[in-house]
Amino acid sequence: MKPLDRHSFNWELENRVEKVITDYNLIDKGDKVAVALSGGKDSVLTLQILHKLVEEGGFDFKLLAIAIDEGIVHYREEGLEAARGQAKDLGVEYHELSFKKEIGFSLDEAAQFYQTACVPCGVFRRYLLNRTACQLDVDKLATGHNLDDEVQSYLMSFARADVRRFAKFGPKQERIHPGMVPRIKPLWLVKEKEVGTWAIMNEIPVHLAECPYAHQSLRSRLKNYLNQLEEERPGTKLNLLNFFQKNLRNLDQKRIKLHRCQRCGEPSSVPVCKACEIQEFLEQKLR
Ligand SMILES: Nc1ncnc2c1ncn2[C@@H]1O[C@H](COP(=O)(O)OP(=O)(O)OP(=O)(O)O)[C@@H](O)[C@H]1O
Repeated sequence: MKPLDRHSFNWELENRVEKVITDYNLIDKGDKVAVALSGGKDSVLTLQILHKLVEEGGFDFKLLAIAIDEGIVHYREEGLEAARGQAKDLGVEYHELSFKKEIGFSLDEAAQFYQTACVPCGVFRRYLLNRTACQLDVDKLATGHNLDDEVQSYLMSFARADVRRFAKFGPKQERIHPGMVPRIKPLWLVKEKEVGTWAIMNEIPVHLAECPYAHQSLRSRLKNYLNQLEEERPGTKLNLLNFFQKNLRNLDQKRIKLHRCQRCGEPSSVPVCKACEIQEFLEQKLR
């Protein structure tokens, strides 16, 4: 087998990401784009490629980064160090917030009340990322979600019969509410394994450890299953993505009706948003 040439590998990867950005019109001229930066390999690759497009690719947008400290001991601090280092090296404006300060509890404190810690974690993280992006006048929030993440997410929606989520499929979300910053996924066509290869080949200082709560999730089980399938039948993940793309992309994102949460004023489809509901529950439990 021919050895992988680092430059050709990087070139192909960067071009594939750039093609998704242009084909799906992820970024408009003059946009303010915030990368949700965990310090993991996917969000670091996203930041690096977007930074390169601005510096060398003739793209005209402003880039910044937002990192969230969920409060997971022996795990998150290393990710945050990587995130701070990346933002500093690239000269990208960096904002860091914590669950403890903004919500009142760390994830480690909240986790004991949940079968899977991913529930409060995902809710509070999305809440803080969106709220901060809005406060900073951000036009697009870029995440490091890759092809594997996307396929897992949609299989999870099937498993939970969560039809509403299907409308969020794809590399770009529409602005469905003035208080909701649209999300973009530049790594939509990049496999997780390729991101790992990129990080190792280029000796990028990223946080590679797995979250200590990950094993509790349905996502983690689906991930193992899909990796096994991909090993036996290469191309399965891309086939699934293509199938979803053909069948889910026409669902109207605007049909999801959002109002303002009665408690915090953030966008919500129910009178009191999930973040406030969980926060209230935790206040009672931990008081
Ligand atoms: N603590 C965080 N702060 C900011 N953004 C985050 C954080 N955790 C996750 N994200 C965003 O959500 C995306 C998907 O989350 P996921 O849990 O898969 O991340 P990860 O595996 O910890 O790190 P990465 O995806 O960057 O390798 C990340 O790529 C990143 O854009």
